[in-house]
Amino acid sequence: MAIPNIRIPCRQLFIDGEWREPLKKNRLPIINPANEEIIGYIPAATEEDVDIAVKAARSALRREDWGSTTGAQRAKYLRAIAAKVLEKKPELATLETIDNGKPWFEAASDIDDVVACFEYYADLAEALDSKKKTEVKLHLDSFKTHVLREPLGVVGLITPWNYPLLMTTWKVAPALAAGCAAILKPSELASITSLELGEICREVGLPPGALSILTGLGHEAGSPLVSHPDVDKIAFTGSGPTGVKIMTAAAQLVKPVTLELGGKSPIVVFDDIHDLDIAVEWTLFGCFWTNGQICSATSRLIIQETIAPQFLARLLEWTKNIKISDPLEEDCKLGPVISRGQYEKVLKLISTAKDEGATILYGGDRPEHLKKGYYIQPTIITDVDTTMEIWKEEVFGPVLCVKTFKTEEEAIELANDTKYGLGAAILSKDLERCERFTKAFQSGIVWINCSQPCFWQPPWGGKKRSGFGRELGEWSLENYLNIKQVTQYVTPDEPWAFYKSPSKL
Ligand SMILES: NC(=O)C1=CN([C@@H]2O[C@H](COP(=O)(O)OP(=O)(O)OC[C@H]3O[C@@H](n4cnc5c(N)ncnc54)[C@H](O)[C@@H]3O)[C@@H](O)[C@H]2O)C=CC1
Ligand code: BAL
Ligand code: NA
Repeated sequence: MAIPNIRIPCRQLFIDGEWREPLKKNRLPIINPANEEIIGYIPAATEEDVDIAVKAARSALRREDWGSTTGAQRAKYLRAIAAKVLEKKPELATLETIDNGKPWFEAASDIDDVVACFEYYADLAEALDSKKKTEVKLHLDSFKTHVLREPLGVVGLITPWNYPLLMTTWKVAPALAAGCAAILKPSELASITSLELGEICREVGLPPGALSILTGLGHEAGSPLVSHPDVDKIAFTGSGPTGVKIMTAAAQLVKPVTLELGGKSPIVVFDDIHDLDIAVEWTLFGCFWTNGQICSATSRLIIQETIAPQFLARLLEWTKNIKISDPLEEDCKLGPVISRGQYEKVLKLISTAKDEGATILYGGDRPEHLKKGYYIQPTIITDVDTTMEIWKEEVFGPVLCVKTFKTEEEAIELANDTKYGLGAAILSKDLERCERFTKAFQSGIVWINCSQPCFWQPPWGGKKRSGFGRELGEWSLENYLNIKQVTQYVTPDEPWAFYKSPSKL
């Protein structure tokens, strides 16, 4: 597919089905991380805009055209959105690349996942119609009970920049499928494609207020959404510290949250792997894909001592072969990280590792041939010990740290030696061993003989400080539903006879 040249659309906030200027008229620059240039501006919402969007969402829930829809009717909107996204795939992939820095072909594959995800939740919305009322058997005949699965209400969706439109979709598609009215606050570092989703919703005639999109800063636009008394739930993906702030603010209103936070996931490699090159490639992909900015990146390689020398030698050869370039170049495999702040943060973590006594086996700096842009070489760090920051803290950049092990017990101890618990991978021919590790890993996701493949049907989420709640699959739909018990007294002409009846009137 040809990579199109493109103009950055100039958008406003998407509220109540139309484009509206933010009340304070503020805008934020859009920066292309490949050349550090300002390529446009996004509107910056504040508390006042949040309030208008919440009122529009409430009104959508009260109106017939959204609040009384069946799942099958909502499925039509979701399929229409999917079709439009597919039609605009080349433009959307290009916008994603120049906003986020990920290689164009990765962005294009994200857009395919966006389409699939909207279609998948269209199917689940349809299926919800037959499941929205279910009987519950009781032990008494004088009562009967059923359970309703209703839209939860107005939901706030706060998303990160690493998979901008895809992370938006992971939340928007199930929220709309469930019949909620959603307010999306994308990351200020990569908002373009989420705003384009607003245009798509307008084109397909999604009822006003069903989805509003408020771009802006976390503390100006995200925080008021979390604290708004008329928002029923917050679904968040992003950093741990922001997750803590969101949970703390939501707790004041006893507002439910789902949190998908960071990780420091292990990839455990045994000496009985099927093939050295295949294992090396999964190790690279597990950490360097998406320019290393993946919450589930398997960024701690735990390698059996017996094969460590040849594995690392081969890992180095493969790493040197990774093409680092402008992400719009056709066979680019590693682009820049998202921002100046992220670039500095990653380089600082590398230099601290060096100061703490680790060895930078490869990379660790800006590639020589790229003078501008937030580029960092794929970096492999050895001689790491478990007290080092590089072992403990999420980097969110193309940095892999390595430790060796002798026994299974040692490997599992190292794998679980983290405050996080998102993903974990094991590469070994011995499937019984893989089974033992699957049980022992303290994580929400396990990969066997691979790392990172992510599909929309299974659940996604973590434990420990990687957060809680599950996205994707049918689990995500549950996040946006209220389970209502309805109990009926089926013999209303018979007295309950709990109190002593006074004499008859
Ligand atoms: N788990 C993941 O998928 C991600 C993890 N990260 C990690 O987080 C670090 C910082 O990246 P940031 O972009 O600053 O992440 P962040 O967690 O601050 O931002 C994520 C989203 O939360 C919003 N936000 C920020 N403060 C908020 C608040 N007080 N109330 C409500 N919403 C708020 C942001 O505007 C953005 O939409 C990265 O270096 C990386 O380590 C970043 C992005 C994704
Ligand atoms: N495919 C991984 C999604 C994430 O990093 O959040
Ligand atoms: Na950007």
